[in-house]
Amino acid sequence: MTTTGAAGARAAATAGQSGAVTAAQDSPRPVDARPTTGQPRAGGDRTPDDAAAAVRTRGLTKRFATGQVAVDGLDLHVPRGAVFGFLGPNGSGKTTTIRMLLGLVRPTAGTVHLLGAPMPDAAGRVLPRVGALVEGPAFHPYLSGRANLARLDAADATTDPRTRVHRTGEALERVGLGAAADKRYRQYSLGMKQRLGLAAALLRPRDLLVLDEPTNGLDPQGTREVRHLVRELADGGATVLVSSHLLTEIEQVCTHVGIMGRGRLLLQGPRAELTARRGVHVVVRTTPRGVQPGLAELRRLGLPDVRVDGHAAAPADEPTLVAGLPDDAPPPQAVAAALVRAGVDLVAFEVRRPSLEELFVELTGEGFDVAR
Ligand SMILES: Nc1ncnc2c1ncn2[C@@H]1O[C@H](COP(=O)(O)OP(=O)(O)OP(=O)(O)O)[C@@H](O)[C@H]1O
Repeated sequence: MTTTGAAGARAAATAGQSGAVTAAQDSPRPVDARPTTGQPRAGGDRTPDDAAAAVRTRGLTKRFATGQVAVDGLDLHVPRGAVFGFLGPNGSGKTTTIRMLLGLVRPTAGTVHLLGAPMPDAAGRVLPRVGALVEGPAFHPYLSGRANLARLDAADATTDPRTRVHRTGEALERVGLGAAADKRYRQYSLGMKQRLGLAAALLRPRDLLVLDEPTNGLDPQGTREVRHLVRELADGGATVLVSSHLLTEIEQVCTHVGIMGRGRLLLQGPRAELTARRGVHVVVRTTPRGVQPGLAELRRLGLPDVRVDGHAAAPADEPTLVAGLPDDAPPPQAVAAALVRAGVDLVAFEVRRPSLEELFVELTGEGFDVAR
């Protein structure tokens, strides 16, 4: 269900065409992994911005034969060194975008630059530096995890056969598959398959890792391990683009975020900025007698949207007051001090920044789990 280092992905795709690679029986979504050699030229108008970014697309669009526009005019910008969370609900266009980035799907319109080079023209030069985990049949079901990796490693002409055993062993250990390395792929659980896909992406050092839903099928412990791995890869200097439909799973490791909704990129940028810019508010838990003076004081301080929170999970005798805290408001410590000075009982005081999920809901008016 996974392909591999982009070089491996292409190799696997080629092998797949000749029938040497059998699709895993339980592949959740069979994919067309054919390299798109006939793609339109994309490299004519490179700008310094394209060269500096790890991933840069302009107007990237995919309209399928069904007429559905899965990806609509994407201007994606992944700075080098970033851990870029590519987030969006099921069906929002993440996988299609990723497959276009890697040259596995032909865009209907738009351009792609990977590591400063135009795709697909520079695929031969660039893809060996790109490790990828994308859904697709790439592993042989009757071979062990270890044998599958060795096979992919051998398909990469740039690797040294003398260090193959060491390389594959190390990659398996790194993803926690050491103990299951000699089991047949068809006996692997979904999580094990996912880990093997990651191991394949890590067979050699990469400048860019593109991981499509790497936590799919993993239990909470496996998810934590993937987060840890992503952090480790980034610390080692790689840029990581990681997609997920579960915001909270990877939100914590991302330096940058792009949020997709219905084929469009709703927003992107440094994670801290995106959530800091809007929706910061103070939450004041008080006593029933603190409600009126509390509301009055918050209003006196000029904070917007002052109200009693009717939905707070606090006990009835500890009502919760909420107010906006925009950039030009007094700092939180001044707000807390003013409340105390005004004689308001402070049971708890908190500054809350919206999560990415709240931001998404605010942007789209939809829940994050909506599929279309
Ligand atoms: N080969 C195809 N032909 C027609 N429509 C497709 C094809 N592949 C994907 N789509 C449609 O394009 C849209 C985007 O799909 P895509 O797989 O890119 O979304 P996603 O964000 O990766 O979703 P998920 O989180 O479920 O993987 C969906 O509506 C999907 O049904």
